Amino acid sequence: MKIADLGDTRIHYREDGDPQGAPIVFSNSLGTDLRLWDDVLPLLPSGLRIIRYDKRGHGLSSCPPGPYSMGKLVTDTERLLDHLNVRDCVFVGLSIGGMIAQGLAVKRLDQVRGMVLSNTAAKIGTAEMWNDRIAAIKADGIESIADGTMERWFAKPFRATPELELWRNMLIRQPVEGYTACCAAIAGTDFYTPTSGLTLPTLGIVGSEDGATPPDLVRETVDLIKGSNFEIIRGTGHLPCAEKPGEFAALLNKFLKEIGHV
Ligand SMILES: O=C(O)CC1=CCC(=O)O1
Repeated sequence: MKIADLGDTRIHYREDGDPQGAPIVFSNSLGTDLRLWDDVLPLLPSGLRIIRYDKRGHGLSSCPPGPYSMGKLVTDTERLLDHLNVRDCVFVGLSIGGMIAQGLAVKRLDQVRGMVLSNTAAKIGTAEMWNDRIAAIKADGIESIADGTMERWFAKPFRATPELELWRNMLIRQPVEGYTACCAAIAGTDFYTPTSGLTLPTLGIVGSEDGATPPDLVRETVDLIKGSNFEIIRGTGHLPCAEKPGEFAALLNKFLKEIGHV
């Protein structure tokens, strides 16, 4: 197990693949940890340097008191990549991870040469919606939002499989402080203007049944970036990399090839 000491927080990360290979970095969503990508990794081409991490307040990373800002989450990622001497990576971010991708690309184009924006947007929901969620969790615990969250995360057929319990467990075992602190970061983020100025190779991916960032919302953000492409994975919700990892990996691998990263 690996941990990077970034001063005011310590970040748990994992490296797989070829340490000398072209870097690819995965950043997961609210309420998940780096296992989100477990089923995609074996489907990636060999020769990549694969990095995953738990953002602050999630997984095995430390959980400083909230609220967090998106700037803080971006800076953590920037520092982690500097710590690991990563330049010119392809950054794959899902949901809040995709917001971190946008913020990092705006700030550190030397670190990011291409982005996969999965189930994300320049702005997700409204401040009121996030504040209501924070209040509900503080009053009744994270379990109180679990059933509604599973409906946003997964399409109906997947919700009938035994695997659903594992994802529900992952959600309810995240620290309440870390989860709500990240909700506050999302509530305060609108990347519409900075993302409009980005020009790097970008692939947008969304699940057709995504209940958190529906296809039109994701398309709107991806369309801000000149030359970007956009794909819909049918029959999946907010976490298509978990629900249909084969289809997710096929799109990702095509993108890596097109931009000459593999
Ligand atoms: O609403 C959810 O749980 C899905 C989600 C929104 C932002 C994020 O990272 O996950």
